[in-house]
Amino acid sequence: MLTVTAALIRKEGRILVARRRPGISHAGRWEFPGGKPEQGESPEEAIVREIEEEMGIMTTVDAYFGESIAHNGNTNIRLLVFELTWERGELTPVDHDRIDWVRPEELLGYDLLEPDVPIAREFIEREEAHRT
Ligand SMILES: Nc1nc2c([nH]c(=O)n2[C@@H]2O[C@H](COP(=O)(O)OP(=O)(O)OP(=O)(O)O)[C@@H](O)[C@H]2O)c(=O)[nH]1
Repeated sequence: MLTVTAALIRKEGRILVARRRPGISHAGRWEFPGGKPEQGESPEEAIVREIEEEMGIMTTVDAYFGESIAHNGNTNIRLLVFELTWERGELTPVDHDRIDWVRPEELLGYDLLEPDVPIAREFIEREEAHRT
């Protein structure tokens, strides 16, 4: 099983989703950005590093959101998801060719990677609960 970290980054009631660029695995699919922890690195350290490397922004971890275990192609993925706060820097995506800021109700209209779908559902539920 492959552990991968992913980030929920909010702005004005919207959430960041990113489309994997041509030339990498799962090109054209949408995801919450992130990546695999390196040897000796905690998931919290990994997500902050990945977001700096992949998105060019400095963030801090706000909270652990949850995990999702699912198949992605022929790999079993354990996706660990964190809520991050964008502290500084400008978005300069490296592995993605599109970034969208999405309202919760629009999220499931995106072609998300399988492990991200239950996370998106949970996010939508929590946002609804928060509003009512
Ligand atoms: N970053 C990211 N990867 C995801 C998500 N969901 C999901 O199934 N994955 C899969 O998890 C793996 C993570 O690979 P990656 O290429 O993003 O991570 P990385 O930067 O550590 O990889 P690399 O250093 O080997 O290039 C890919 O197979 C990707 O398709 C997600 O929400 N975010």
